[in-house]
Order: sequence, then structure tokens, then C-alpha cells
Amino acid sequence: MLCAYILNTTVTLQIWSHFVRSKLIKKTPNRKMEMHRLPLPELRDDKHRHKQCNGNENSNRFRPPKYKGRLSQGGYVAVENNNGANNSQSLGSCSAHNSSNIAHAISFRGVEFPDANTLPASPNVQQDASSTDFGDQSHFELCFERLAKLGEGSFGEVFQVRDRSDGRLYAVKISKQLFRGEQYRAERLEEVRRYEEFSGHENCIRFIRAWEQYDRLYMQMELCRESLEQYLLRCQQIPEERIWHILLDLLRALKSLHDRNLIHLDIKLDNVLIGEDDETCKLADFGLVIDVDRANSQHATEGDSRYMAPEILQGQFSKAADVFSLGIAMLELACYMELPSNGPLWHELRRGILPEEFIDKISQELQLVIKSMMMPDPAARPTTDTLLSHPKLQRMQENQKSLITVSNLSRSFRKSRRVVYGKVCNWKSFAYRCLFYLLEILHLYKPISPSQPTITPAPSSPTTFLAAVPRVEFQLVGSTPITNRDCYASDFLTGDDELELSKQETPHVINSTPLNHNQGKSRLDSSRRSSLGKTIPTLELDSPYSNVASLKLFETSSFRRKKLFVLDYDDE
Ligand SMILES: Nc1ncnc2c1ncn2[C@@H]1O[C@H](COP(=O)(O)OP(=O)(O)OP(=O)(O)O)[C@@H](O)[C@H]1O
Ligand SMILES: [Mg+2]
Repeated sequence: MLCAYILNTTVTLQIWSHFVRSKLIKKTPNRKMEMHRLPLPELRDDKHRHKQCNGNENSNRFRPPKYKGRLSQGGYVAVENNNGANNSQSLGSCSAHNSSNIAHAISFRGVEFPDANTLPASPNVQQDASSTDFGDQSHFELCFERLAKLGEGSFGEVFQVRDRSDGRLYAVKISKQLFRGEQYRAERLEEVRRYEEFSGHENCIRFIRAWEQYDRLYMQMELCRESLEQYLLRCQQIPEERIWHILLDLLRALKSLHDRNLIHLDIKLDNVLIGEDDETCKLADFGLVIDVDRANSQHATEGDSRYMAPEILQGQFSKAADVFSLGIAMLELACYMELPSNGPLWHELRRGILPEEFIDKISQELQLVIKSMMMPDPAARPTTDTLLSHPKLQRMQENQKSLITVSNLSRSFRKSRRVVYGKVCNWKSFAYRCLFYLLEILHLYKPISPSQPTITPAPSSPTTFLAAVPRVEFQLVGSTPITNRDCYASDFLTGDDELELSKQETPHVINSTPLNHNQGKSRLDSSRRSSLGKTIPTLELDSPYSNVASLKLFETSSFRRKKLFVLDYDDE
């Protein structure tokens, strides 16, 4: 009985304590969350906090973004500006919408790059601010056209895309896994920080922007032609000179990391990309980059075991580990050797024993460099600075410098040549003009002046006269008196001239082809009209032409405020 009573009391107490604890947790969700929250990017807003306290639990939280090929017109652009516009919202307030559905720009660049903090709206979709219909389309779907899959790693899938706003091609890396928690999300976001940090370096991937939506990270970057791995598979035998150039590019990239006390930890052929337009090699995939000061901590993650330095197994993360990985990658590239991910050969390679049948293929100079980079003792390995001061690499750098100087010079020469050519063209036309003026002064060349009409020789017979009927252009100053009746030029030239055109300046004649659409109005047949094309250049009013009984209106064009008349010889 006593036992039953004790048992009953214990169960009741447990139920009560569970109830009270659950109540307490419900009341303080933010504080609980804050404890586990890792630093957020500076420019993020608090939407992620809002969703945590949304009583209506997010049904789309674990829904992957849908990749649809087509855009539905009029959809809502799930773009949100992260530049603090929403910071006025209190931290505890609940968002009207699921914040995970809204695309948030991620940037660590700061205020000098305001563009990085905003996501551009899709050009094809009308933004309707009042709309609450988010649709199922992600920012990625709205703004990009997915063209092909470029590659896939352990963290993400990379797609070749066309940006709908500028029509250019880019690569977008989408994280494979949903954000499992703040720690995981912070790790992914750290990659953005590194991409942004090294984006300006010639031998690192150019980064455009990043955003998160539907608990995934999206990173837009420059599109590269292929990875070194793909390049090796395609070429198989890479000339040694090219190997040296690749080594130089990667040492430069690595130096910029090491100078900042960062280690890449994932150097391998798959993570080196070749630029779209040239042969420059660019280091990519900054997903495992760590600060040397934080090395050996739980944050460090080893990369691909094929390229892993031996000391990583003992938890020693140092810059020398990157040098080893680069050395073994060069061995793979130069000897077209398949690297083991474990086994006896793996250990031999880490003991400094390189297989003769492979290493013999390359020059002694390159062999020595690779061997030094793959020294078992990390302290014995050369640094990036030491490697860059290798005579061969030094020579190459000097050559590159002079090449850059030459290309800069030739570019500026081409530019100045274009300017000079433009000026010379002006000079040419100026010289021609001078020549004409000179000829005019010397009376050798007399241009036809419209203000001084010349006397046209009278036609010897009516027939020839007809053949040489001129077309006269009158510049009408007033509105054109177009009526339904046939208009005769004599109307204008005689006393009936209401507009007193006859008193105005002498009309001048132009060689103009009659317009076809006025054929209905013309009394001239086509053959006659074609002969009219060869017009007499000028008309003088007191010439025999002034006896013409009527000047038939041949063409009226009120639009151009010009009239073309044909002198129609009246036989009667
Ligand atoms: N900007 C780019 N242009 C062209 N191809 C790219 C680009 N970025 C990545 N790729 C391709 O996608 C592959 C995977 O990309 P990435 O290495 O960034 O993904 P990951 O998941 O971080 O890989 P890992 O398993 O090495 O960590 C690369 O090996 C490369 O072939
Ligand atoms: Mg990779």
C-alpha cells in the first residue's frame, strides 16, 4: 500500500515537473535560442528569430526549393532587403510570413558594398508589394535560368545559370543539405565570408552574391570553364610548362590566404577552376577554410583524404598542410597518377616515397619542388613565399610582369591610335573642304547655289521639252492648300496665288523620284514619269517654262511640308 502511494506520488510529481518545464520553455523561446545562436552576418535582419516563435509552425521549413524551369508571370519576388529596413521590428515579434521562405541576402562585405546586401528583383516578374502570394518559386528560380549541372561536392551542387537580369552566365552553388541548426548554418555562411574576402584576387573565384532561402544557401559566382580535375581527364598529358604556370597561380592564391593566417584545408584538383576566358587557375571552395589561430580546435575539418597531409591525422592543422596538398595535387597533375585515398601507397606517399615509374616522367627541377612540398615533416616543407622565390617561378613572374607591361602598352597604343585616327579623319575632311574652297576661289569649281538659279536652255521642240520636264520643289511656308480638286502649280504662280508663293523666294528644283503611292493622282503614265526622273536642274520664272499653261501637281506631301510639282506641258 505504502509502495503504491509512493509510486503514485512520484508519477504525479514527474507529470507536474514536466508540465511546468514545458510551460517555462514555451514562455522563453528566444532566450533559449539565443544561448545556441552563433554570430549572424552583420547585415542580416531578425527574420530567423521571428520564425522561431511563430506559433504556426513553419510547414515549409524543411521543404526543399522547387526547381522549375518556367516563370509564372505575376508571381511574387521573394526578395528582401537586408539593409536594416526591417530592423525596426522588435526581436520578439512574429513575422507575418515564414522568414525561411523569403530570400535574404548574405554578405560580410560591409557598407562599402551596398549592392551585396540587396538582392536584385527578377526583371521578368512584376513586383507587387501588396501581394502576399509568395508562390512556390524561390529567388533562384525567379532570377535565374538553370542551364546545366556543373559539378557536385559533399556540400553543394553547382549549376550553370543565366541571370535573367543581365543575360550573363554564372555558376550558382546550392547547399545540398538544409540548415540543420544555427551551428551548421554559421559554418555554411563562413564560406560566403571567405569567398567574398578573396573575390578580388586574380587567382581566386570571383564572387557575386549569396542568399539563403528555404534553409539553403545559394552562392552566385563567376562561371569557370572546368575544374583542374576535368582538365586533367581531358588532356591526360599536360606539358610541364603548363604545370609550372598552374603551380604559380595556386601558390599566389595560397599565399594570399596564408598571409591572412587562413588555411584552405581542401586543396585538390576538383577545387581549382580554370577561368572561362583564359588559362588562369582559380582557387575555389572555401568551405573548410579556418583561421590558423583556431586550428586544432573542433572547428577544423579535414578535407579529401587523397590530398590530406599526414599530420592532419594527429589533429595538426597548419599552413604546411596546404603546401602538402598542393604538392600531391601537382604530382597527380604532372604524372597523371591516380591518388589513393588509403592503403599502403597512401602511407608511402606520406613517407616521402614517390613511385619511380610516375615521378621519372617529369624534370628533376619539378621533382625536387614536389618532393619538398610533400616532406613528411610539416616544419621541413617550404612556405608559399619560399616556393614563390624558386628561380624558375621567379623567372616566370618576371616574364608575366613584362608581358603585362607589354599588353598594357599595346592596349594604350591601340587606344591612342583610335583617337589619332579619329582626328586624322577630321583632318582629311578638313583638307577636302579647303581644296574645294580653293577651287571655288580659282573659279575652277562652281557649286550649284540654290539661291542663284541658272538659266536653263530652252528646249528646241515641245517633244524634247516634254522629255525634260522638270520637277519643282516649293518650300511651302504656310499650310499646304490641299483640296479635293486637282491642283495646278499655275494657281500658285499667277495672280490667283492665295498664298502669294510667287512672291516668295524662287523655288528650287530637286531631283526627286516620284512617289509610287501617288500614282492614282498623277496624270502621267509611268513611262513619262520615268523620263521625268531626268529633270532639268533649275527653273527660272521668266524662262520659256513660265509659259506653261499649267503646272500639274504631281506629288503632295503635307507631312514634309514640301510639294513636288511637275511642269506639265499643255498641248492645247
Ligand atoms: N564557379 C564555377 N564554375 C564552374 N564549375 C564550378 C564552379 N564552382 C564549382 N564548380 C564545379 O562544381 C564542383 C563542386 O563545387 P564545390 O567544390 O564548390 O562543391 P563542394 O560541395 O564544396 O565540394 P567539396 O566536396 O570539395 O567540398 C567543382 O568541383 C567544380 O567542378
Ligand atoms: Mg569542392
